[in-house]
Amino acid sequence: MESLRSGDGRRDPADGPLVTRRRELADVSRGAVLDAFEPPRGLWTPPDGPAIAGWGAASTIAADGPDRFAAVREAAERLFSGLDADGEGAVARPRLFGGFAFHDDHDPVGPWEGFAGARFVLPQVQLVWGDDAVWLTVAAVDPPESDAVDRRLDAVAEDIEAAAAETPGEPPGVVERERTTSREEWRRQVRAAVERIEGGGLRKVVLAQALSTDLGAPLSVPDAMARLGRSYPDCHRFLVQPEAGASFFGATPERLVALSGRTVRTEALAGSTGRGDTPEEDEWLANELLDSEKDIHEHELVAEAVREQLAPFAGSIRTGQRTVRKLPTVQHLQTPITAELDDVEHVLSLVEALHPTPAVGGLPPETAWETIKETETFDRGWYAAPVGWFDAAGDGAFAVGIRSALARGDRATLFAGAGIVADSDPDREWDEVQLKYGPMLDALE
Ligand SMILES: C=C(O[C@@H]1C=C(C(=O)O)C=C[C@H]1O)C(=O)O
Repeated sequence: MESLRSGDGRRDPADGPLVTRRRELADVSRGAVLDAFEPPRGLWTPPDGPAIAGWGAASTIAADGPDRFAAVREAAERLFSGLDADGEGAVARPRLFGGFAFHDDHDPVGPWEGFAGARFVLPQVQLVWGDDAVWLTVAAVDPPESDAVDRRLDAVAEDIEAAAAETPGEPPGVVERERTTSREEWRRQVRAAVERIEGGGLRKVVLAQALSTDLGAPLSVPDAMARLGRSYPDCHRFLVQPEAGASFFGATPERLVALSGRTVRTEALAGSTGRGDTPEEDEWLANELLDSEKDIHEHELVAEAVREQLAPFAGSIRTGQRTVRKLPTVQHLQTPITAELDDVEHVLSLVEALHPTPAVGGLPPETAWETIKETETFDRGWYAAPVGWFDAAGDGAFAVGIRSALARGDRATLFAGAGIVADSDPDREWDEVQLKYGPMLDALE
């Protein structure tokens, strides 16, 4: 793709205006376009709301350390303060896409090279599939003249309309698997966590594992995303590809937070069981989950913590009914939580307040964090951390990066975890973790 600017997009956002131009396109298939342009690229397909794809970097914001949420917000405010956008089609407004690492002290090395503690990209090319139209938005920081962006818009529109849908290839297959945590080690880890909980001081901790795989061929990420689209249409499907050959992707059932104006949508998703082989067994398992004291406790710790984290921002918080969320390999307890903010807030302030919820971290947060760092033998990187987008107004949508994998060429590392409470049984938690690898194995095999 011809670029309006050289360099890697890391120019200081204060350096010049951000010029964006948009236009409506004839229907464009997601499968056809994802491969049309080179990385960096990203894809966000939520179960509700528009699907969004982005390519290239008009601007990149990266930050590390505990102040990364505020650093991203401030850099974005500088970038958007110079926004010169044409007006029509709100769905086509420019957005920054990206996410965060799980831990504040994340080091983007080894498998996580390219994935900073926080990394967001304002794409050179953004496509949004709205309710009745597909919108193309082209962006450049400090272009030589604003006509250049209009010309670019025409050229990109032509390329996109010419992109032909290719027949999706076969999955690469998994030829070799290696667990970071053996069953024996897992038992020890869970027993130690349970002892810590019984000793007081820790109420819940989510322990995770990774599964390293060798694939039969290099992974075609567009094909993998298409497979996830067919099998997990009710999940947030996401792809973050900061550079060629490095893809963090997933199909997560868990919304972290969506903010539109002052309306906040979030949820508690925790407490799990498998799917039955027959409709009767499936219903039995669902009812057992709904009545399980252990799972209700594990779940309510999350709901309570989410409400507490939101309380400083919102006087009115509504908790919906606890129900069972059925996914192809697991079922979870789920409670929707909505709120109206007292004041206008940036979605990143809510992301910072909520991450990590005890659905992926634990309680109290600091002790859980320490337990995770002392226990786990792999690097969580961006697993179980916020991934999503936000706009110039501070609205946005973030999911929790679970049911996810990091792929590089013909290798992929899959991540999955389980909440540990006082009456957790190590073998049941082990089985639960294996079921949670299901979505990513479905994308690979
Ligand atoms: C940690 C994961 O899932 C989380 C933990 C759950 C649980 O412990 O019951 C359920 C859903 C998620 O909030 C994962 O999928 O890796």
